[in-house]
Amino acid sequence: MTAILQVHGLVKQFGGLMATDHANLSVEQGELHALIGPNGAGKTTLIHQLSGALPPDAGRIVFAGQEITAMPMHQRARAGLARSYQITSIFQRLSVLDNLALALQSKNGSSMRFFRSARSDAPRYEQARALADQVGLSSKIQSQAGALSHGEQRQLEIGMVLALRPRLMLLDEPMAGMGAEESQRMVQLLLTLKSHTTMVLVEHDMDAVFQLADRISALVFGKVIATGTPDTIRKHPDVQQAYLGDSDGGNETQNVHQQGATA
Ligand SMILES: Nc1ncnc2c1ncn2[C@@H]1O[C@H](COP(=O)(O)OP(=O)(O)OP(=O)(O)O)[C@@H](O)[C@H]1O
Repeated sequence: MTAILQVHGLVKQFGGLMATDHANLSVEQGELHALIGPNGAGKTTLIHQLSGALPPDAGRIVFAGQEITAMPMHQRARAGLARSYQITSIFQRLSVLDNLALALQSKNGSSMRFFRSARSDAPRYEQARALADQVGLSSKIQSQAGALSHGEQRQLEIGMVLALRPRLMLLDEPMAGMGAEESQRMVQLLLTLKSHTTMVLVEHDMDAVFQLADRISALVFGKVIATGTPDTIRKHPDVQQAYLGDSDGGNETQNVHQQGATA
């Protein structure tokens, strides 16, 4: 296995607070790598630095062999490092199909003002249909995006990121705000994508994390305290301790321990 993303000694400080504390991370090509940790551990801050939304104070990020530490977000996306909702935003009044066709058009470097001509672009619409199918929205292609359920909108967002053909997709809490049924649909979707897209996933739903991840890194106070297979992580004493000490982490704490009990 080769690492597609390497993070070396990354630091992000907010005043006196070390939100990312000399974090090291290596994401292998083809894996789904989950980041877990109690509330405030620094997961979102780390994702922001990987996507380019936040500049690190120190450390390096290397993607596909290229130093990207100072590279702006749009260039990272062009290089194949894409984050779901920050790269593409859904056009609520347009149909699912038009949203996907526009995402494909932007991948090819065309400006949005050529949208009218995109409508007559049959091959692009064929690709858009294939994308809708891939993300489980083939029965909704003519629906207005704004009329989709929350879960379906998240599916559409993922379809729009896939239109960019990312080499690595950053997913920040894709199950947030979803009910059990929608979460399970998202899990199934991510399982189908695993075979061809490398993913870094931040998610509070531990059942989903342990179902999906090939490897997991656990963060506490901005430090990566452990990286390993789900089995290694669920049994790791420092990870268990971190969740036990998290008085706000109710369900997660319980879930990590349930995962431990079923190991
Ligand atoms: N812009 C900011 N300014 C000041 N402090 C911040 C800022 N963003 C995050 N923090 C702090 O940095 C720490 C890490 O926050 P972050 O949101 O990255 O954690 P998290 O692991 O994603 O948390 P959660 O699981 O609750 O979403 C927290 O203490 C948070 O309050």
